[in-house]
Amino acid sequence: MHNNRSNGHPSSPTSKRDQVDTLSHSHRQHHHRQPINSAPCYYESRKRKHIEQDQEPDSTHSNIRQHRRSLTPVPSPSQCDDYLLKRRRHSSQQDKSTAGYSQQHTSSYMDHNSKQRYVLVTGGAGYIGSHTVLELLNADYSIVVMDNLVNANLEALARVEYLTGKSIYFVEGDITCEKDLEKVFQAFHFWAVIHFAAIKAVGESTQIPLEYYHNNVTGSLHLFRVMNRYKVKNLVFSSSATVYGEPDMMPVNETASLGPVTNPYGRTKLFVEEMLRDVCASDPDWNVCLLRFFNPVGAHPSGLMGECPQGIPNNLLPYVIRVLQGHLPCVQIFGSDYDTVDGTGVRDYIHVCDLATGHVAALKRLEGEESEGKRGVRSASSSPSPTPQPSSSTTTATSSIESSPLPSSTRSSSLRQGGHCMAYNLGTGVGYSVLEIISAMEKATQKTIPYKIVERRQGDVGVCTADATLANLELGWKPLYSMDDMCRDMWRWTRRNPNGYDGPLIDDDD
Ligand SMILES: O=c1ccn([C@@H]2O[C@H](COP(=O)(O)OP(=O)(O)O[C@H]3O[C@H](CO)[C@H](O)[C@H](O)[C@H]3O)[C@@H](O)[C@H]2O)c(=O)[nH]1
Repeated sequence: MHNNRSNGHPSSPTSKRDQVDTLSHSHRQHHHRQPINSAPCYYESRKRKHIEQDQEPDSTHSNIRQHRRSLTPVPSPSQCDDYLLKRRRHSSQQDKSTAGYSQQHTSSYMDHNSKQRYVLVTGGAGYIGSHTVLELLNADYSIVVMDNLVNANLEALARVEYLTGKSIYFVEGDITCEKDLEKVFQAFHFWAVIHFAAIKAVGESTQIPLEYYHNNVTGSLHLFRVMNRYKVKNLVFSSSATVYGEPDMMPVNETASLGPVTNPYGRTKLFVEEMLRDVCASDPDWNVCLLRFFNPVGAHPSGLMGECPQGIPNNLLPYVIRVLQGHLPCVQIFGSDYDTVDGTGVRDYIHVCDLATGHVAALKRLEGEESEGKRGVRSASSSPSPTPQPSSSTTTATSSIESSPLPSSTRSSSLRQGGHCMAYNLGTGVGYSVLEIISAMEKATQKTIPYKIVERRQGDVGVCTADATLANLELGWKPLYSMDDMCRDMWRWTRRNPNGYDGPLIDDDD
């Protein structure tokens, strides 16, 4: 049953062969590994620790730490081995505790080009945020990341810089503090914001709902107010399929009714969507893309970036990974009596790199809207703008943003709520059952995954899959990665980073 999870096995020791200590000094300050069976309210303890560390006599929030991050550009980086080699060389030249980036990245970022237009990515050091920052850099956008590092890691950004050979401006700050936001908006000239910063554990949100409303709703409100003040009115918002509640159609498209949502986390996403629809209705200068994610999984194919769930994972694939690592005894399948192919729950899993290119496509769309607006051609009916051609990039994933066929679907215009607020599903349209996922992971890992069927999890629906036609038509986006890719990449990331970004990087070939 559900409760058995707290009896998981302790972590097994990690192989030490070919290790490189990838922790910078600043990482050590912020990232204290939690035991695998830590208390459920992970967010609260993490946040408390964070505030204690940051407290200074005068103010808790005024000390935004500013980092100008830059790594030696690497010509065509994509291999873990190459990364390890460089880090080893780097470590041998420096004291181990500062191997990597820390010293050269703590200087002020105020040397940035003040004429340059930047995109602000809130929560850009997190799982989906960091993969998106990578694709944005590949598409030649100039990026500032703001993150409170409560559930994120600077090492992710260091690896993004390594993989792209480009630099990121990083600001440590919290969206719940308007002063933090003001400082960033004063320092940089933004033309758009991609807003990921949020806390996202469904179960936890039922235990500490006020924290969820404060972070996700109040934080978003502060952000939008500051954006409004600085006249930055292009926004891509990370929403979730959870806003559909129990969908009244399957696969679900963007015309489906919203809610009722069964948990506080989901409601925060719905409330922020509603807020944005109101903002857009009140001011036609706002351009907003709401991206409704289905089930994000996978990791960067390099094996250098991936997800680091804290404590015992709630989501299926991170849980399966912990079982494969020997940290948990077996996967518990929540119900086998749904009306699905084998009775287990079916979901639309999407590779995190596909989600990332979805954000790039949405940003390009906003850019198109913006230049149309400047040329004075935007009309109230606002037929979809041409999606610009993707910049030439060496990564496979960016190729999923195609030249848009310039549709003017009636469906899309009926979805425009307010002036320029568009919602898009990001999913593959293909559903996999829990048993199919387990078998795909077994194939990818060549290991047997023990499981047992337990009763249904409260609040689960049998099937949830996306109709992502609109994102394809209007954003020119389509997902590229298969389930086999998702499993392979997750496993590669896990083998090379058994303790996520907080542990050593292992030189483990496929
Ligand atoms: O240990 C587990 C975990 C999950 N499942 C099953 O696996 C499927 C996927 O469950 P996840 O918890 O991985 O994902 P959910 O579909 O429940 O929820 C996720 O997708 C939603 C949108 O569809 C929201 O975005 C939500 O925040 C996000 O966690 C479900 O059928 C679930 O019952 C198990 O059998 N055992």
